[in-house]
Amino acid sequence: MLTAILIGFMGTGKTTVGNVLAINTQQQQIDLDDEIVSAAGKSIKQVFAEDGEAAFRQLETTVLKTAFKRNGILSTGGGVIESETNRAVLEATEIPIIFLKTLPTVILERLTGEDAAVRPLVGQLGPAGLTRLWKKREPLYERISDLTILTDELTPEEVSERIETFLVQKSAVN
Ligand SMILES: Nc1ncnc2c1ncn2[C@@H]1O[C@H](COP(=O)(O)OP(=O)(O)O)[C@@H](O)[C@H]1O
Ligand SMILES: O=C(O)C1=C[C@@H](OP(=O)(O)O)[C@@H](O)[C@H](O)C1
Ligand SMILES: [Mg+2]
Repeated sequence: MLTAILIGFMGTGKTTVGNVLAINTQQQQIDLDDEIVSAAGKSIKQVFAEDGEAAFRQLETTVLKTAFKRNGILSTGGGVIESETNRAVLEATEIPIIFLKTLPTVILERLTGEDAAVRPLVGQLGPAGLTRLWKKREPLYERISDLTILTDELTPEEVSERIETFLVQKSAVN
């Protein structure tokens, strides 16, 4: 089964930390963006450009549901909480949900160069639009998570260590 689900805005480190956590705990990492790319047979940028964001969101729901049948650490995409169906799936699960929280100023510093190029919404929305989207999504991440980690001043390794401690404590009481 899945042992942890990482959620949070773009650039909070879900993919990077999920990779560290999977290595440290000797598990597989499943990244929903990679699953979407495999299912679509093209990049996220191409899916947005050729099929639109709605088509991307449909694929995201499909790969989210499939991921629940697999084992390992699940890194989601920042928009996974946009869909009511996805929110219901995430609210219903017993699997620990970790919210990686990063302030918009830090996110904007991280999402430059290639990190901006692969995320269509970064170019579409610009800094002000991304900050608005961050404010809209923030309570949705907060509501469905079991642990919030402010990543602004932590390395991915430090974030992973905090998650590992939380998971160990949680399994001790369960
Ligand atoms: N804790 C961190 N400190 C500094 N940089 C980070 C941290 N977490 C991620 N990054 C960097 O931010 C960028 C986006 O990280 P990524 O893991 O792809 O985020 P997400 O999957 O949440 O969108 C990458 O360049 C990554 O190296
Ligand atoms: O927040 C979003 O709507 C998105 C986040 C991205 O994933 P990351 O959060 O891993 O960047 C990716 O799914 C797509 O570009 C849309
Ligand atoms: Mg990612």
